Amino acid sequence: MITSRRMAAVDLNAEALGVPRKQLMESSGNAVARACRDLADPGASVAIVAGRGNNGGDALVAARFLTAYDVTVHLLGRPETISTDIARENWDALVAGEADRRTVTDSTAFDLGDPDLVVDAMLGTGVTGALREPEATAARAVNESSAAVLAVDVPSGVDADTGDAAGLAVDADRVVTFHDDKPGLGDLDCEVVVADIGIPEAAKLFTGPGDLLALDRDPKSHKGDHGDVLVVGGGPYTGAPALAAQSALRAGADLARVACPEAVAREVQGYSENLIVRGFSGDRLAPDHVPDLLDFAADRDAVVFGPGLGDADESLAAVREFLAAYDGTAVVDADALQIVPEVDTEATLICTPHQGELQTMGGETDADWEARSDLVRGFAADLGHTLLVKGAYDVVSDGDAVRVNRTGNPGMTVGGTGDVLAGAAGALAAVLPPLDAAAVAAYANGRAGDLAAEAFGGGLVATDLLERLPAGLRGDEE
Ligand SMILES: NC(=O)C1=CN([C@@H]2O[C@H](COP(=O)(O)OP(=O)(O)OC[C@H]3O[C@@H](n4cnc5c(N)ncnc54)[C@H](O)[C@@H]3O)[C@@H](O)[C@H]2O)[C@@H](O)CC1
Ligand SMILES: [K+]
Repeated sequence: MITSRRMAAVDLNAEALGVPRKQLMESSGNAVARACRDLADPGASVAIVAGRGNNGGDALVAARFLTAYDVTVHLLGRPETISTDIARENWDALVAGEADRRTVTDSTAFDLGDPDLVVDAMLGTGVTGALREPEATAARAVNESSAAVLAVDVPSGVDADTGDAAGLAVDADRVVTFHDDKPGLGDLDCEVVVADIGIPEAAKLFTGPGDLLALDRDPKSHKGDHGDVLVVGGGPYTGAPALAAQSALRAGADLARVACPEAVAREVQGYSENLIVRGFSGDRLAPDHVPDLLDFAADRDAVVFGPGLGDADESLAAVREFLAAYDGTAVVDADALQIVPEVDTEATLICTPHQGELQTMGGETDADWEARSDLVRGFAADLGHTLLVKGAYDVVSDGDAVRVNRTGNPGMTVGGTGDVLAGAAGALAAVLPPLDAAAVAAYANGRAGDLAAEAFGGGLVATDLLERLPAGLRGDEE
């Protein structure tokens, strides 16, 4: 089952892997033609009703494959208004091949004829709102016709994610849907066939530019919509919490706060005037601080727990008490990780161990990333939290889905890059579901590292990543 949002991401990842959308459209059209052959014998008349998007484009391809049939293509709207290049190229190919075709510019003149089979390719996952003209008239004509109706991807007018229609929708006998079943198709009263269109498995498994689509920022959003992130850390180390908090800002958080021991608060603040630093008494985190920290954390969108915290017994006891009582979203990193398996918490956690820390947590690892992926998935399911296990291939799992990240380079073994990753994951966890937040953080952090390596080679340092994180989070070419 795949949502249309995730499908769009996978589609873009496929493109980055060298399988462009036009190629997928060719496979989709081929699958549509195969479904037509199942439903009608050679020589039968087939009316293809095509919209101006890629759903229509799929059927324009099918027209080319249906040489043994009497095919008429009805394009809804003027050819100049076809909304994608690849659909237009397939229309142009039909025109050049002198295929039997009509353009419907006046819905009152729409004539479906009396076909044996109708291919409904008006609208797919790009539908918004109720059917407009000439689609509405065409849908009525299709529903009134006695022909068998094959819908492309989804019956036109139906939302592929919910199965709902905002009014009129095509009543199909069969749907040929692409790549994977869609959540909204299950409740429809028609047969659903899933066609493999050659999307590489890697486009789903490996993070890629498509994963960044999850980040679409709403241009109308206000300060505060993009996250108020709290980093709890510092004590023995001061750079780590400052890096994590600055990274949260670079990853799009509106506010980044650091709660750290008073003894190091000035030093942490000294790293950046962009941080809001609050000191708690003493020189390391202790259970006494937890009630205040919980209060402070309650108004934040996400907490990053652990950078620079150290592993003093009283600090770890404080982590235990905090997590037991906290019910928000947190990224857990560094020494705080070892506490996660033993606490019962309502919190939504993203844990970011490297492989050594994973083993300290009780998880198993393997040199082979595929075997490691299975182990990480199983351990995430046991924990009931999302894991981002760092390595040459980062493995992300929420216990169900797995994403593997291949960006990054050996230069990133330098100190502090893990703090940058944790901070970015915190900012993203404020706006995305945990699996997406972890996957996008790993992808963008690795891209930032790759950009830093271009500039500094093996001499890159963690602050170089901070500067490049915004580029890592944009769809820019490396
Ligand atoms: N990986 C993928 O996502 C793939 C998608 N493919 C096809 O691409 C389709 C999605 O293509 P698009 O994103 O171009 O979207 P659609 O082709 O579903 O619809 C877009 C067009 O419909 C118009 N439109 C939207 N709502 C309307 C309404 N209520 N009344 C009338 N017109 C309306 C838009 O102005 C636009 O011209 C999928 O359903 C599938 O058929 C395939 O080609 C292969 C791969
Ligand atoms: K359709």
